[in-house]
Amino acid sequence: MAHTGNSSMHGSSSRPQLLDLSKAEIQGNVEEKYPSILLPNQSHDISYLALDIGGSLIKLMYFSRHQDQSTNDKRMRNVKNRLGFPSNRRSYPILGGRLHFVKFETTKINECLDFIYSKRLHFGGGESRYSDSSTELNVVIKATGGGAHKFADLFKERLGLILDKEDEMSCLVAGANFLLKAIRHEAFTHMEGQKEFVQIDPNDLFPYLLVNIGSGVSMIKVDGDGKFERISGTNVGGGTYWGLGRLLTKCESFDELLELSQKGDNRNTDMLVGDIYGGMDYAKIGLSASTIASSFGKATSEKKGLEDYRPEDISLSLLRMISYNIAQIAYLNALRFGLKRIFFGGFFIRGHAYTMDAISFAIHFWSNGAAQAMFLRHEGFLGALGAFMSYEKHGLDDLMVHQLVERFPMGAPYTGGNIHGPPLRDLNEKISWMEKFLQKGTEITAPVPMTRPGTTGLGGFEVPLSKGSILRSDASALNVGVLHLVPTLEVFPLLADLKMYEPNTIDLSDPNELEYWFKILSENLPDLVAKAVASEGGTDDAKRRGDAFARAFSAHLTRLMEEPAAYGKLGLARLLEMREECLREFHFFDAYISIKQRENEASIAVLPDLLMELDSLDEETRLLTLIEGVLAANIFDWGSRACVDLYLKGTIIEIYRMSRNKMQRPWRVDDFDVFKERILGTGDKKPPPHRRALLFVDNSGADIVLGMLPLARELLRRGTEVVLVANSLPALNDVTAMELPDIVAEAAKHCDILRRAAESGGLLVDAMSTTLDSPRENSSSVPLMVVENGCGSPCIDFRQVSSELAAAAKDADLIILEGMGRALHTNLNAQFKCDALKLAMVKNQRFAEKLIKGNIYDCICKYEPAN
Ligand SMILES: Nc1ncnc2c1ncn2[C@@H]1O[C@H](COP(=O)(O)OP(=O)(O)OP(=O)(O)O)[C@@H](O)[C@H]1O
Ligand SMILES: CC(C)(CO)[C@@H](O)C(=O)NCCC(=O)O
Ligand SMILES: [Mn+2]
Repeated sequence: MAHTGNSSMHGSSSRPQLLDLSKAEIQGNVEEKYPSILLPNQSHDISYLALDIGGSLIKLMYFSRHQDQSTNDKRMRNVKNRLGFPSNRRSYPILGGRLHFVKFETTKINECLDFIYSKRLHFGGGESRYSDSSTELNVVIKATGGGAHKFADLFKERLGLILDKEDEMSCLVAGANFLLKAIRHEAFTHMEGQKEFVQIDPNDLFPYLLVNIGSGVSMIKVDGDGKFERISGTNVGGGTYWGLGRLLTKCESFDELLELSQKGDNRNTDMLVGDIYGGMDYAKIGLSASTIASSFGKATSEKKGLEDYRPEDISLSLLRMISYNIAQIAYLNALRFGLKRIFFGGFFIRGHAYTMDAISFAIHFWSNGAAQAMFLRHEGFLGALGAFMSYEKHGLDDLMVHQLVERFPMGAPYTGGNIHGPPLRDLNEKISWMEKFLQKGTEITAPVPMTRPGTTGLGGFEVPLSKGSILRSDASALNVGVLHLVPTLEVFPLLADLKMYEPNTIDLSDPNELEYWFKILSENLPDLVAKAVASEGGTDDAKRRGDAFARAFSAHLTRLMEEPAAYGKLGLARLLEMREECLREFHFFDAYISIKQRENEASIAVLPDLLMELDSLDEETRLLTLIEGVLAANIFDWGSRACVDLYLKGTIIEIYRMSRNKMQRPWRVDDFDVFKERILGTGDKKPPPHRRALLFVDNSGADIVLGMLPLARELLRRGTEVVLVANSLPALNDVTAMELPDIVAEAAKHCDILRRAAESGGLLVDAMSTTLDSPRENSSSVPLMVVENGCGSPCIDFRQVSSELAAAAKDADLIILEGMGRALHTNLNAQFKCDALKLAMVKNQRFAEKLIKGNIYDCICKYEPAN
């Protein structure tokens, strides 16, 4: 090795490092023999890449940094000062980044080397401006699998990478443990075509049996982190299916072989019990006539020539033979050590429904129903993940489930489970790819909702029920998204019971429900695209991006219609979020920006009149009018078809008035009187005000200005601190935390209460001469503050909120959730540790019928005191 000196420069070789060479300078005398080199930008000694090079496939995991979005604006600094949340947080070297998963065929290792090169992963993810000189660097990366030994020289020669070899088994175990603890919908069962996610309690994970079906099969008893033993294995594995299958069928690819099996009928090749017993069961020992007595046993018939055996049937027989065999050995080993749980990984499974059904059936069959097979969504990436985690300094193993967000980028519906092609470098390449993939045509078409697929079959000894065309093998491939690491996310501390919490109100595993929401989203698409394109000036470029967005989102919808659990458990919140993410992916950062501005201005204009009207009312009427106002103003929702139609018929103020005039109690859910009693008391008894209220706001315009702000004002006036909680990123016409200070400042021009509270909360620092970050101490008002919620979606999942919201929640004793997304689609049934008020107008007929047995435009005022 020519450059061993380098690795000692960075300390031990077990702590590999990547160098950021930008702005590198020679320090001291250049004429010196070994002048030292200053690397001013080398801040983190972390690596970005890990490999698992197996006998059949190369699994690559790489890390990419987020573009720094945290602008650390004044609002944020102010919030930090006010709420005093920890500034000396543990710093994660990989803070704000993404983990990507890619695979290549080992025989095509050049594709893998090219991929690493083109993504500049061989010297730290494109951060360095240096290129070929990097080959002299001897950057060390973690690698596991047999290929880490076999191909070490190649990596050194071609990319200057030194492979630091990690033990394959310990990587598999580390990867599996991490996934089972940190990813919410990782493990699932698969029986008779039905996939069901299993929530594993991280405190009750061990012991388990890990069966990794790669080319060969390893069986590992896992007792804890780093505590394991390889108890068995078998040479009859994934390589056997592919290799023998190729010999017998002349198939050109693994996928082709798998696809053939779907059209197969193994009764032509397998000898069944019925074949031996004249069509009868051998009931005495529990074997039915359809049980396979001998795999390929029928292929001995002298009446048939070899060419009479169909490749389809051969592939199916082989797939069953190997799946059953592995499952049987796995079960016997589980029995040997008394292990109850068996997880199957490795790319032999390939997210293929029939393979999983077969393994599940076999485990069930031999254990007499006592054991159950479970599968992992990141099936083949266990080893690569383990290798990545073996870097000492990432802090990855400290990450918790609430700090990880899995996102499915544009290509997911197409490339899910497939071998990787060339990397897409920029937006333009993405759009071209999208255009090519979906052929020509510029019109935006909504995806046609498809009928739900049947299953590939029973997976048991029966012949597949619905064979062939229904389930393409690529449709059954499990998708693995990009893992976004967001260490600043926290669990909302006021959730009553994290374990019981389920944000989604609607169950999308009900096919009718699913179809309905898919139709809604598809129908809304052309209008959304028009808005998005307009928001970017309506240029040709914007149109092209809009078109690509529509195609990409439609593709997600179609994919999920085919297989609802493809991206993990599907909830409405996820679906709505995906739409926003997809917009952002095509650089539409705020599709509703001009609508939001217009509505804010129109509403601010009528605010003074409204405040005057309110102030003329007695306490009780005022409170009722305020709640009515919130409900009425919640009609402005660009996510609702019915409302968008409404907007065409009148101005925003006309609609607001009409909506308010129509308010009639009792509302469909009406706890107003209980809420009123808590706020105003009864008779002479005046209850103390709430200490701090968190107001989760929804839409821009009338909703925030004429609905929520006046309510906030009332609470402030009563001595309750108010924190407005708004989205971190735009979604539909929702108001964002960035936009709120300006809106509050405008409103404060018309109202002393708001002005003093906003001053006290440090929201008006720009408008005042007081020094930044030191709100007026002599202000007599309780503060009004703004925090971001950590979301970019119309819904909120309280398991993953921003740290500033979590900090604000510490002193809060009232939360008010407003709007359909946050109070109905999600969280209608959520329980909190403090008083909670949920306010929304239902702007969807089906939702109204289903959830509240009411009608569109019915209102909900649900109040649940802390118990
Ligand atoms: N596109 C593909 N090309 C080849 N094999 C595939 C493909 N997709 C799935 N497979 C299956 O996955 C198996 C490889 O799985 P995996 O990547 O987990 O193992 P490996 O690491 O290559 O093997 P080992 O761990 O035994 O060295 C193959 O033997 C084959 O059965
Ligand atoms: C050799 C390995 C560990 C390489 O991943 C794997 O292919 C395997 O476990 N093969 C099975 C060998 C046996 O135990 O019979
Ligand atoms: Mn392997």
